[in-house]
Amino acid sequence: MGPSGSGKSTLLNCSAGLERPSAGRVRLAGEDIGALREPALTRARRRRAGFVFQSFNLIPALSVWQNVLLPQQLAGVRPDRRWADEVLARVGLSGRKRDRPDQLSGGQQQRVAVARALAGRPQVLFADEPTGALDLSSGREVLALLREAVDELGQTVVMVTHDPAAAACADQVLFLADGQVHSCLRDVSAAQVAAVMTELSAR
Ligand SMILES: Nc1ncnc2c1ncn2[C@@H]1O[C@H](COP(=O)(O)OP(=O)(O)OP(=O)(O)O)[C@@H](O)[C@H]1O
Repeated sequence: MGPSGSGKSTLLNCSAGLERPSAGRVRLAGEDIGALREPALTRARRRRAGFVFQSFNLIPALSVWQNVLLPQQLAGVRPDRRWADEVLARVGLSGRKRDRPDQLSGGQQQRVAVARALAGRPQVLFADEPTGALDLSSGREVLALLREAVDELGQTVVMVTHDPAAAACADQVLFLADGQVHSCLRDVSAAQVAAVMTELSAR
């Protein structure tokens, strides 16, 4: 978390290998990806990271099932269909496999995006404002799915959010200000997160 422009997306994108840092090192699950150039960087990202963005980023011409399998196919690995089935069941969309994204609500589309990210068994799932485009109850569902992935599948999730209630779902909240880490708190409530944000925004 951090005020607008504090560097949240930049940190997430550098951590995930979507952007290369101009200085410093980035180690993703032990691999020094900051030093990699294309196409090795793309290979490392596909192997290690899963993504959920604010804008779902599903391919409109593909079915739900095809969207879920696509990252593994792009990575050149044989999709694990049984696991893909299981993650689609986890997000409650087993019955919508053949549908196209535009036949689903925003909340359902984001749940497909979560299933797609989990289907590749990434070492880290990166989520940038995953609830930003959703109504309150759909947002809560997506947060609950991410939390379940942590608790039940042992999935590591790194999330950027503007919402103190979303941040409070995390085990650890890192606060950024002006491109620097300001503080790191464990097991905080939404009210405690909001208090730090008020302090940072007043600086
Ligand atoms: N550590 C850093 N050093 C130098 N520049 C940085 C650093 N982090 C971010 N920036 C720059 O600051 C600007 C804002 O960063 P970014 O978009 O990541 O912020 P944000 O917190 O995600 O903002 P928002 O909440 O509005 O989406 C960008 O131009 C980015 O390049």
